[in-house]
Amino acid sequence: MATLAELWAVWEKISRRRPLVHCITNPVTVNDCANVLLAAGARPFMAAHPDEVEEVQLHADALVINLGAISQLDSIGKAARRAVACGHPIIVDPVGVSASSLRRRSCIELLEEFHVACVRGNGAEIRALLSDTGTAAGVDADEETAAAEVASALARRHGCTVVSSGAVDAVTDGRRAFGVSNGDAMMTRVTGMGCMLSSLLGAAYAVESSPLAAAAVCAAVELSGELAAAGTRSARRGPAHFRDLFVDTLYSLDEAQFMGGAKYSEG
Ligand SMILES: Nc1ncnc2c1ncn2[C@@H]1O[C@H](COP(=O)(O)OP(=O)(O)O)[C@@H](O)[C@H]1O
Ligand SMILES: Cc1ncsc1CCOP(=O)(O)O
Ligand SMILES: [Mg+2]
Repeated sequence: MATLAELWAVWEKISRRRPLVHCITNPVTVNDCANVLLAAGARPFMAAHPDEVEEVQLHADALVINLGAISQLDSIGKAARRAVACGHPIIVDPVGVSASSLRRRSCIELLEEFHVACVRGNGAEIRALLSDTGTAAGVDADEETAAAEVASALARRHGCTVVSSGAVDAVTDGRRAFGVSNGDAMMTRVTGMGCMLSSLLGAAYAVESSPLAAAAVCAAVELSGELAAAGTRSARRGPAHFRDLFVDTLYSLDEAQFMGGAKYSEG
């Protein structure tokens, strides 16, 4: 199990190496994902035209595929093929698969065709990828429906790491499982927190060879959400203020805050 100091060293590698993260993502949170990658010290490139994605991937260090870009399946396949050929880690965010059979089928086909590094979804989305029918409405889980064992089953099925996010993020490679309980309920009042986490995973996997450490540190830096929520409440402000403060807090996160605030345990 990586120590907190080892996880922080992974985080610092991102700003030192500045990985280029190619994101094929949804139009709802694309700007948030680009900004959170910049805040972490990475370089985002949001590109999805089928005639450019292979060239873009060639120069990138990771690929983040967000199923909110469901209308870009041709581009997703081309980029994934090039990422595999280049040895770039692929992160998949199965947004909305619990409420759209098109997304669920497409995501399962993607995971069966390509070996991805990590799947990051909320509990309902992770569960839906294992079941035959979607359950929760919309793109946000209405409760913690997937336990660590469901995430582990998905990880074993596809030979990848899975982050099943929520009040406690389950991080597992199908053999070992960790719980990261950082974050704040206010994060559910802002669209994009999951998409941003998936984008950060792209940056972490680009610089870190340990899949579990790369996933765990991204779940743990969500402690920025706790700090931003506290600041939002004390300023008597709302979710729009929280979202901006989250990015600022992540940008200025330091080792002392991380070592004192990260909540990460095995099992
Ligand atoms: N109820 C909660 N309490 C604390 N933190 C939460 C809660 N729900 C989500 N989070 C935080 O928000 C992050 C995004 O997770 P989630 O909301 O599950 O993704 P999505 O936006 O894809 O549904 C989690 O990693 C966690 O840090
Ligand atoms: C609302 C919505 N609809 C399609 S994609 C999207 C963004 C979801 O973002 P997140 O899963 O990070 O809350
Ligand atoms: Mg999501």
